[in-house]
Amino acid sequence: MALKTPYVKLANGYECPILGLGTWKSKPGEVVQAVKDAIDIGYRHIDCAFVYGNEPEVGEAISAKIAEGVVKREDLFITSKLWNTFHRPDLVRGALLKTLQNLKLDYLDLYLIHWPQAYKEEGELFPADADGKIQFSDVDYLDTWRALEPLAREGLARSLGLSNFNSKQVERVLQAASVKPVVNQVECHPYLNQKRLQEFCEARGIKLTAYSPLGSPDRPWAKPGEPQLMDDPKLQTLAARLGKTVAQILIRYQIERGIIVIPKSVTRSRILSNYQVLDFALAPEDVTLIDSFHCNGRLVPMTASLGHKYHPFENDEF
Ligand SMILES: NC(=O)C1=CN([C@@H]2O[C@H](COP(=O)(O)OP(=O)(O)OC[C@H]3O[C@@H](n4cnc5c(N)ncnc54)[C@H](OP(=O)(O)O)[C@@H]3O)[C@@H](O)[C@H]2O)C=CC1
Ligand SMILES: CC(=O)C(C)=O
Repeated sequence: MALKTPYVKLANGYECPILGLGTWKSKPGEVVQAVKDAIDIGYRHIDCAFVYGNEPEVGEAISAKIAEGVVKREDLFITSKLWNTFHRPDLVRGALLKTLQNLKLDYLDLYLIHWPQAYKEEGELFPADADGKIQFSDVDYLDTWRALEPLAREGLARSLGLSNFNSKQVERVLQAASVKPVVNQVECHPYLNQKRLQEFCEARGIKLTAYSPLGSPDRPWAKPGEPQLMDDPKLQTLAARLGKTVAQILIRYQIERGIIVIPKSVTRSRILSNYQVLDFALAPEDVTLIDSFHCNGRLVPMTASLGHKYHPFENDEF
């Protein structure tokens, strides 16, 4: 019998399982089985996004597990994200309805603005000019947020949140919002531990979700031979001392900090071992040790939209 995932209580009262399955780069042909395996193993939280191009297959797996009676819809916590080309207020509702149709759901548990910066609307998801440069849109993410609020009130998304927003951008949303964001999903792992952003967000009722918690070794822009987080000798020594895998240490590190964590895998044995982190704890001195590995090592810098006035990582400290 799988251990039940602990939940994080969100500021609006909803509960989010602290451990979920990521689905970026999970090919449509692999993700159906991965999500089915995850649900069988005990995962109740799946992280999706329109831009991942696999929502229909994630939805197929969810529907199959509900039809089999393994889970009920209300047992699951399903997140998805509004892509950058749909920030214009008149496009927001259609984008959410499309995601719901893809996932075969009538509500999301959490809908995030994927990035603060908007791209040129109604074309390619990465609209590039003849030189390959992404074409920006100047839609203000506050206008996008205001278009999301009625959709939450209607029940199409139980909670709303942000992703890749820096502290100033979070504050700007909070000042304008009538439905408050309850989550900010950001890159987070020992090389970029987001301590300051976590303190900032939690003081304002916003939980962090850690993306790329294992260092995203399959990120498309990783260079051959580039050192990988999971190969770090200090983490390997710690994992060996505790009799765990490095991935388990990295996942448990976030759980110890009260941060929601969404490792991705399409490999059943890894989906299983990544879930086997609920029956041990890291000592406070081990958490402090891992904290000390921070080196501002950002792996998902979104260089394609550098120069956008709302790029979150260019001008502000955190
Ligand atoms: N909001 C945002 O902008 C972003 C959100 N995300 C979300 O966060 C999720 C996780 O981040 P992601 O960047 O995918 O990377 P992760 O840090 O989760 O790493 C995923 C990689 O690690 C491998 N892996 C998984 N488990 C193990 C293990 N136990 N041992 C060894 N290797 C393992 C996977 O391989 P394999 O699958 O082959 O088993 C895959 O190559 C995403 O999938 C997505 O849902 C990610 C980036 C940006
Ligand atoms: C993976 C992802 O969510 C990005 C790059 O936006």
